[in-house]
Amino acid sequence: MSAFYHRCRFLFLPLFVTALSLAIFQFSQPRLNAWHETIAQLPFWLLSISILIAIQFNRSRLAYLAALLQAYYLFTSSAQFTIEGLDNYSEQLLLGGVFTITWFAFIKDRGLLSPHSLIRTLGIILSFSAAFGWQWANVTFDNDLKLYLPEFITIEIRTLILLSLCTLLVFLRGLWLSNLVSTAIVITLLLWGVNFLLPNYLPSAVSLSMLAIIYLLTVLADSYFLAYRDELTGLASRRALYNLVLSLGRKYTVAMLDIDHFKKFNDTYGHDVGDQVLKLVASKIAEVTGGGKAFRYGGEEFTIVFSRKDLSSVLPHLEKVRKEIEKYDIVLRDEKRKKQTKAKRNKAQERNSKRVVNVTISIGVADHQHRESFEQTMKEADKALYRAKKKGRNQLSE
Ligand SMILES: Nc1nc2c(ncn2[C@@H]2O[C@H](COP(=O)(O)OP(=O)(O)OP(=O)(O)O)[C@@H](O)[C@H]2O)c(=O)[nH]1
Repeated sequence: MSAFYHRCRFLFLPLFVTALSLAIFQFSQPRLNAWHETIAQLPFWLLSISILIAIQFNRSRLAYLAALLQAYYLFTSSAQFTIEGLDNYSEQLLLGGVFTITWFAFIKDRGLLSPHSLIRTLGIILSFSAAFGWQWANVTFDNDLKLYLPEFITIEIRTLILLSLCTLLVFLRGLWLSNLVSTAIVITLLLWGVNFLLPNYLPSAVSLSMLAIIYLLTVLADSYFLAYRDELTGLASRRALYNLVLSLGRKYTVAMLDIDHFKKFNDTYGHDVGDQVLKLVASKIAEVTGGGKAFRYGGEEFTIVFSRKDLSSVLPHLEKVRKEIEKYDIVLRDEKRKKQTKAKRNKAQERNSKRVVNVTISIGVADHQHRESFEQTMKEADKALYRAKKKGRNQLSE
């Protein structure tokens, strides 16, 4: 999967869907007014469920954020606080939330029952204290600051600059990581901002319910990827293969692919280099044409399933994969590179410019026969793979 495609899938698509949902909500708002009472109750239920699910799946940052949003909604939906209390502190709340979210964008998920919880709790308290401190200093030293800053940089502009900086940091971090949890954090920041800066655009019951749903979807989708994706190569895993089998019809073709002499390769270059090569070979296999779906079956073995295709129609596509890998000059990265000084790195680069390796693969392919189970078809493909190896490797056998 290219980096751009990955970003589109895990960052831009969720952002687009959120923006679309907001637009649809605006459009249908008049009709939703009749549901006002029910909508007002939604955040309590949805946020509570998302806290429990996030804890269960060890997504501690989402659990903390959901708990903070729950606390915020509890206070703001209570008339006593809204009218006299919290309204006066809305800027500090906005800023405190933004500081917390920005900090969360840069830390990792940790177990909730660990010493890290204490640090997280202290961090949240610090974020809100910093927000109160900023607001106090911004107002108190306004006259002094005016002597040094241009006139148009007012108290509000200074706060806005700070908010924009935090937003930029969180967005860049989201872009860098491009995973669902960091995207959920980017969306939290955006909706938190909208909630305070454009209060009439979206009732907080709706924005908080949306966030709770986003957290739930994030945890579920993340767990799905954990279960069905191979961590090293990013390809679909063997479990995903057996999931696909459930939806296969009668006509399909299975190919088994195996890297040639990989043991020797590992022995010569080391296991880490072997991992790099596995990753790169997998990326080539994933590009298979003709409607094939690639899986890492295990170790250095891969499977491609062509649904609704017979043997003769898939052969050119498999041959193309074999040839692509045969002519692929794999440039090895130096794992220690990050720790090296610039001078050492240049020397290493010189040496590494020669670190180009090549591997080949053998492929066995079989199509599904009447009354045959998937396992039997795979066995036939495996036998064909064995024949390809016997014929001298770097071959495609039926
Ligand atoms: N680096 C790395 N090596 C792996 C991984 N999984 C399996 N291997 C190695 O792949 C090698 C497979 O070796 P064999 O099954 O003997 O076959 P081969 O050396 O590829 O030889 P042929 O298949 O006969 O061409 C073993 O050395 C495994 O340790 C992995 O995730 N990373």
